[in-house]
Amino acid sequence: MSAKILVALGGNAILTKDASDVAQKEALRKTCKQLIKFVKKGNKLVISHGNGPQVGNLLLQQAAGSTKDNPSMPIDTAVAMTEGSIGYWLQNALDEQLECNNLKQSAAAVITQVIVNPNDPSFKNPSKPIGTFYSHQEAKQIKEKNSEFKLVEDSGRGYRRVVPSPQPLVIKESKIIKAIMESGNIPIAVGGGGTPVVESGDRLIGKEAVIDKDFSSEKLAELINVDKLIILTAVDNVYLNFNMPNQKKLEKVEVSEIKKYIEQGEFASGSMLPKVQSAVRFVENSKKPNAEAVITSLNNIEDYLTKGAGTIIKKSID
Ligand SMILES: Nc1ncnc2c1ncn2[C@@H]1O[C@H](COP(=O)(O)OP(=O)(O)O)[C@@H](O)[C@H]1O
Ligand SMILES: NC(=O)OP(=O)(O)O
Repeated sequence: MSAKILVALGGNAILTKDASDVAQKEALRKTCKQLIKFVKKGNKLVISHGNGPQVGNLLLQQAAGSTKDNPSMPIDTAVAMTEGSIGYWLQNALDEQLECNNLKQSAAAVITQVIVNPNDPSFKNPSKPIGTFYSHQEAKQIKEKNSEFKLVEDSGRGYRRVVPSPQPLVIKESKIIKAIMESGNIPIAVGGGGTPVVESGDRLIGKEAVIDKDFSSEKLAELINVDKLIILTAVDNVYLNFNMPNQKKLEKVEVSEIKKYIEQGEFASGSMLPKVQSAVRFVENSKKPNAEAVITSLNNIEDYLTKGAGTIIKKSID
């Protein structure tokens, strides 16, 4: 049966090792060969994506080339710039797949503003890792040059800059995104979590932060009332005791059960935890009684569609 689906793309769908535009465009062409399977089954699709590596790299480029007459841009603008660049690559690659499959729809990237609370605690406690990984020595040198930067060790992979990451409250462009989806075309939205803004009278003012794209995707999925939120990442399933000899794959799981695993600290913060939290929020807040959140990999899409593979979270599993 066809459904309305929001698919959130993880980092490996866009950037593996090579950060050149050629490599990222190629990665997205491969990604779209998988995504088109949803469209061919008659589903209505909305796509979101991350930007952590790209926005970090862009801020470094900006800082390196900045002069008084050509100043570097603040983080909210850099987020919008990466929404633009990744959105362009993605709509280009999706349109190619739609064309190859004789499908009449088009893809369109929507620069999305996401309203956040100016008093969100994350503004005082930056936690979102962005950009490249540094050795301990490199991290020390960066800190000496930029005393305002906070760097933290990220899951044994090296040190990364962290920036504030407030919770998304309202997706400003949700109605237009919904209209594009309902028309049968494919909106690409809340890229990089969307551009963080705060309300100030009649205006929306940018805030320097990077919103977690899984949380923004969840908020959008709720607002536009999709049936399914599918979070694609590098693993086919969520695991208990992840990476341990006794790791256990989660397949179909009720929301009440996965909430217990969250409490037991099963999921790493900054990687799997926001995905599982977003899945729980979607299933609990959705107006659809059968709302389904799925966490799986790009390469597992075929098996999800044909056999229900992946980690599937619902209110009740029949
Ligand atoms: N309990 C868990 N089950 C599965 N994967 C986990 C778990 N805890 C941490 N991970 C890791 O989290 C990664 C997904 O987070 P991340 O790489 O930050 O996401 P993204 O795909 O959005 O860039 C997985 O590829 C896996 O390595
Ligand atoms: N904005 C965001 O969450 O990006 P990543 O998923 O790439 O970290």
